[in-house]
Amino acid sequence: MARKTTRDIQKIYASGRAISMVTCYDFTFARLVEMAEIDTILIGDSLGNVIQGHDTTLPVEVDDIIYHTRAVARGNSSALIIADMPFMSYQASDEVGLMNAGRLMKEGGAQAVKVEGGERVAPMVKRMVDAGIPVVGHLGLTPQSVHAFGGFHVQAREEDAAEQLLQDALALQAAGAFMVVLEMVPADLAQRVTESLSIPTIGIGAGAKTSGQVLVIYDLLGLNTSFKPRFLKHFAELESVCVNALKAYKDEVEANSYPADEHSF
Ligand SMILES: Nc1nc(=O)c2c([nH]1)NC[C@@H]1CN(c3ccc(C(=O)N[C@@H](CCC(=O)O)C(=O)O)cc3)CN21
Ligand SMILES: CC(C)C(=O)C(=O)O
Ligand SMILES: [Mg+2]
Repeated sequence: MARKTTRDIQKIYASGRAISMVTCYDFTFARLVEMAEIDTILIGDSLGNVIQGHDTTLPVEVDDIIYHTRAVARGNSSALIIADMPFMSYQASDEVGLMNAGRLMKEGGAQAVKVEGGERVAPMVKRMVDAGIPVVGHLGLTPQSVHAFGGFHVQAREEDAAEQLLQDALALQAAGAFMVVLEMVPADLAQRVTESLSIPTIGIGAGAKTSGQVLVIYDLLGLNTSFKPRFLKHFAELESVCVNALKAYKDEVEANSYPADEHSF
């Protein structure tokens, strides 16, 4: 199967079928994502949390995203691959943003990049799109601004902020973004934004009326039971599956019952 393109995503959106997205960071999980026929992969800067163990996404470097994007691209040949632009890879100037987006495409092998922000980043988004780089926007709880928000809370609950978010989404669309992630916003606002746009929205904590959904792969697989935001559903409980397997291995090693003859040469 050929790799999905931004046009394929547009076609899925036009057909009315919801778009599936997961984050993914390595070859082994990228293979599983291909077997599950997920439409699109985000190499999220959430790797700062789930791969690197930081409290926020702020320490993540462009080189980290490139390294993980390369590994994912080798394991999955069917999903559209989107690389997240990390904190300070595009905030200081549009030129720096363009160069870093180019690196994610050239060195990482991404087909698209994602940036946090609305009207403020729209001129840069336009320049990226003009340069042939497909761009995804990200509004609502934009985790690179966690210290400005003062925590990971639902955004745009007040009418003024909701109106601003809608304007931000329209600005991203006008700049040429092909998709917009809506994170931790009230479901009725996400629906209003989705109905106001002609490009798909992808929700996380944004209700059921977006054009698709995204979750962090380890979260949805139940690999990290200490993270329990309201929006998260565990589609498996792999933390206990993995710990039980590791305990069984340890027990057999200590009992000298593994390896058995069948595992020996
Ligand atoms: N593993 C992981 N999964 C994610 O979804 C994720 C990351 N890491 N890192 C980057 C951001 C940070 N995200 C977060 C972090 C915390 C909450 C959270 O604590 N939510 C609570 C509080 C809601 C409130 O106070 O308004 C919730 O119940 O949803 C939500 C999203 C989403 N992203
Ligand atoms: C949760 C998604 C949208 C993200 O930006 C990430 O994983 O970094
Ligand atoms: Mg991110």
